Amino acid sequence: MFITRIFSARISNLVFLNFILIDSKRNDANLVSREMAIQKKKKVAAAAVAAPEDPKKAVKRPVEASAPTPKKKKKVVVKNGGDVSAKKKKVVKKVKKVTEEEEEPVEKEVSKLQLLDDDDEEGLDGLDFTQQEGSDDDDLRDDYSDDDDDDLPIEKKSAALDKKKEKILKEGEEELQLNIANQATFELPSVEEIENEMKSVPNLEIIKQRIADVIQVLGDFKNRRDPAKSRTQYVEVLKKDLCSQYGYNDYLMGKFMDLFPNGAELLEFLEANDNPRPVTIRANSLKVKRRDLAKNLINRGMNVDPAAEWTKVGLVVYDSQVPVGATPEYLAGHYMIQGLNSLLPVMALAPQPGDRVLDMCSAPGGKTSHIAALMKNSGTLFANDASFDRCRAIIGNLHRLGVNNAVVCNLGGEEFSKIKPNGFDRILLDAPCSGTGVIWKDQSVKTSKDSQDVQRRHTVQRQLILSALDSLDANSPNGGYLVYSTCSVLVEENEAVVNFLLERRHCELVPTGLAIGVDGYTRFRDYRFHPSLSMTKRYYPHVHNIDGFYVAKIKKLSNAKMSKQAVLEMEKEKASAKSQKKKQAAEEAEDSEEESGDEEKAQNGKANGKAEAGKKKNKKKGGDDSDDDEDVETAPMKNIGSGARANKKRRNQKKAAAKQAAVKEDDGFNTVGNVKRAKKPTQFKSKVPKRAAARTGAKSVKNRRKKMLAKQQP
Ligand SMILES: C[S@@+](CC[C@H](N)C(=O)[O-])C[C@H]1O[C@@H](n2cnc3c(N)ncnc32)[C@H](O)[C@@H]1O
Repeated sequence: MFITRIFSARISNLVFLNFILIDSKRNDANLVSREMAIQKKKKVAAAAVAAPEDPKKAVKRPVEASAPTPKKKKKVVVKNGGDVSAKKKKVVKKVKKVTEEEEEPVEKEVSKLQLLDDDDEEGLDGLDFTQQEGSDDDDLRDDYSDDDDDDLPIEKKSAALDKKKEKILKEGEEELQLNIANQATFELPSVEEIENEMKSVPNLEIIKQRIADVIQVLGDFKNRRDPAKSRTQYVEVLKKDLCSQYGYNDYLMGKFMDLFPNGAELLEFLEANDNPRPVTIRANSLKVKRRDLAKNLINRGMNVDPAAEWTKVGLVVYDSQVPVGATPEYLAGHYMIQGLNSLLPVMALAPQPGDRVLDMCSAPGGKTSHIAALMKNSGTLFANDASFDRCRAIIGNLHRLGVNNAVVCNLGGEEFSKIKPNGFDRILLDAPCSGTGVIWKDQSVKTSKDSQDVQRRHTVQRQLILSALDSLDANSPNGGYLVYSTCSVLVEENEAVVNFLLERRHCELVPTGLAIGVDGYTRFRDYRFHPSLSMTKRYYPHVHNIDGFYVAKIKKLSNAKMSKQAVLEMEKEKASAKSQKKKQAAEEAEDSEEESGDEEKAQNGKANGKAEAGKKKNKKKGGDDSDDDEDVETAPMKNIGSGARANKKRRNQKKAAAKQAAVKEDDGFNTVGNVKRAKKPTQFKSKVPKRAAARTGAKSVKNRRKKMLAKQQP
């Protein structure tokens, strides 16, 4: 037993030595920027000195945490042999070990709280089960410190280890100084030089260093640039180096450089694309509660925790002794293996029990089954996918998870607007996309995407989003919502598609209701989007430690298949036509009332006989308006039951009276309808009859002509 312990202790010490060596190499390699280098050196130093006292770090980086501090004590124990105080120390250490074991759940709690913390992400990212094994190494080291008595070579190794550590720190410092010195003389190669360099086997260390240098220059361009070189030249060199360092094509790297103009963030994003996200599962609330599932899985040897504060069904799997996709719980449909990002669009959709819901691109059915769970297996859920083969996966998953409110269909999403226009309360369009948010799952994305591919996707996405909106019922009592999502980070597949929809249909963006996420772009390079696009949400692997993702929630406002602008114009036209009609009808009614008023007046006049005529005579003589009012008051319309109509009549009569008064004032008229002809100006009247006058006139003219002709003749 004793020998085994010593042996295992030696192994553990060698592992530790190895780790330091590996870490030193890593340090050398990872000098991306000066700041990063400084931090790393500091981290190594801190880990070496302070980590054993920090239980959180001890869990996350067990090898680092068990730094050599206890070994100094160990030396004392060895020297003092059977010293009583040494024995006491032994007991204390054993008690400490037991309490550490008991405290494990507390550490779990801590790690739960720290789930989205960057440091923790590092720990989770790799899901590196060997790191967990490292904690066993810790235990072994403890055992060794207890029981080791006189093993001098080990003691030497420990001392050597300390020296090594000092050396690493010293080298780090020297390297740092070297980098700083290098910066002053950094010379930017031309793109051609870099291309030539790539033809031979590229030296990744040189490239890495150059990336760091260029990023530094771009960060302080004014002071650090070579005046002979432009910013574009620096950017081009950086792009080339990043492409060869991380294995992307020019197109995609250009897109990412646009998205992350900050060099440090760009590097973080690219690094995150090369690391896996944590394994997460969704508890199927149709069959089990998350708490019960977690208990069952822990009993099976899985290390699980609630995945995040914003989800009640997500669990993160730190490690597992059994395959996560083959436990009895999995086969019984108690959970679905899903990235946390895929919970987000369903949460934004918020389907209600009894709804009519369409999942337009549903295979393999992860989000569909989540929707069914929120609908509590009620209402109707259409699970569609254009790929027949992938539809099989939907059927399998829905069966396993106990979903029984779903209809699986195999159609192009574009068909739905024709088959079932205005037929759904809520629709999820998790669109087919370039997959630029999940590069860690499929590294071929790095080189397979080009502008044509993205353009093709953009076109399909626009067709699908129009079809989805047209399939929604704007008059749905509690719905009319469309959620659009992609696992792409490209603006062309996200904001540009949603903005297109806003321009083409009468709808608006509404808040997603999601607790996390970065606001969508309202302007991006040459693009200018509707301001409400900021209500959409973006997710990045390096920020949220989930797959790159996009979510937008849209409310349909009318079932008309036209743009908001067109709908508004149409409504305006309709309203103005309506008001014109009303006006016309009112005028016609007024005219007819006026006529009937005149008739009634005439009748009244007849009926009232002389008295009425007398009154009129008085008026003519200069009777005042009050008389008119009296007339109105005494008019037969007064007796009509409807007050409104009587009032209208009265108004009309007043108007008629006013007209009459105006007529009176007019010189040409003295009584209504009797035109007083104006006197014609007096003309000269000859006493001679006209015809006779004409004859005489003619004769005299003739005579005068004769006379004149006679005079002219010789
Ligand atoms: C991003 S995946 C959907 C993932 C799914 N929502 C889930 O959570 O499991 C996109 C799906 O769209 C399907 N698809 C591609 N083009 C389509 C189209 N025109 N109509 C309907 N589905 C389509 C693909 O077969 C693919 O399964």
